[in-house]
Amino acid sequence: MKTIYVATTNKGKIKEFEQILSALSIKVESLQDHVSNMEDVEETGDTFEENAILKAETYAKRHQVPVLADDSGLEVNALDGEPGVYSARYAGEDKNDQANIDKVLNKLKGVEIDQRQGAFVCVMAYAEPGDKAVLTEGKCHGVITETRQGHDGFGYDPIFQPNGYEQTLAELGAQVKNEISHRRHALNEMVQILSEKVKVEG
Ligand SMILES: O=P(O)(O)OP(=O)(O)OP(=O)(O)OC[C@H]1O[C@@H](n2cnc3c(O)ncnc32)[C@H](O)[C@@H]1O
Ligand SMILES: [Mg+2]
Repeated sequence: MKTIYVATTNKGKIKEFEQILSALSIKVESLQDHVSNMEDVEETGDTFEENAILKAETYAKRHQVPVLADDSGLEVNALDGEPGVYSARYAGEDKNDQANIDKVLNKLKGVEIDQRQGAFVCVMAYAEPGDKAVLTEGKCHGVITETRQGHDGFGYDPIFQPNGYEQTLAELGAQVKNEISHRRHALNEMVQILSEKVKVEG
């Protein structure tokens, strides 16, 4: 099978892509390691889908390789779906995980635990140079805790407790997270599509 390049500027995501895909017996490389000048793609879309397509199609065309990219984020019901597509830049353009968490916790101050539901969403896009992207989606439902707990993972992991667990993703660690995460679900579906594609194309 040809090499697929994972295109993301987020170190936490790269690690998860590699761990999940190696468990599914797919070899990938990081696009950042393959090219010397991986410049960020501007995320001008209003939806996860638009931004995932933008990233996958732009990187594939620019670097002439098959690309996997995702656009993901946290949707909090009590905040009408915020931070949503703006998850990385919720508290400002410098993409600061700690400031983003503080903003969510402040907005949810006083909100009871049974009103703190939310979900991580991941829209995965695969594109070959010049072609339209193929999309899959994964979700992980849970609640937003009142304080940070745990140190693993990245982004909002310290304040997200998945349904069925008593700890946050940052406490549960990579092994558990990568079994149940939004990214895992989206990749499972994508791997199925890609293996069908290989059969059809020979
Ligand atoms: O666009 P790329 O280069 O992939 O890197 P990014 O960090 O900007 O990625 P996104 O635009 O998809 O923004 C996603 C943000 O949503 C949050 N997020 C997404 N998946 C997450 C996860 O598994 N755990 C915690 N936070 C997550 C986190 O704040 C990310 O920065
Ligand atoms: Mg981004």
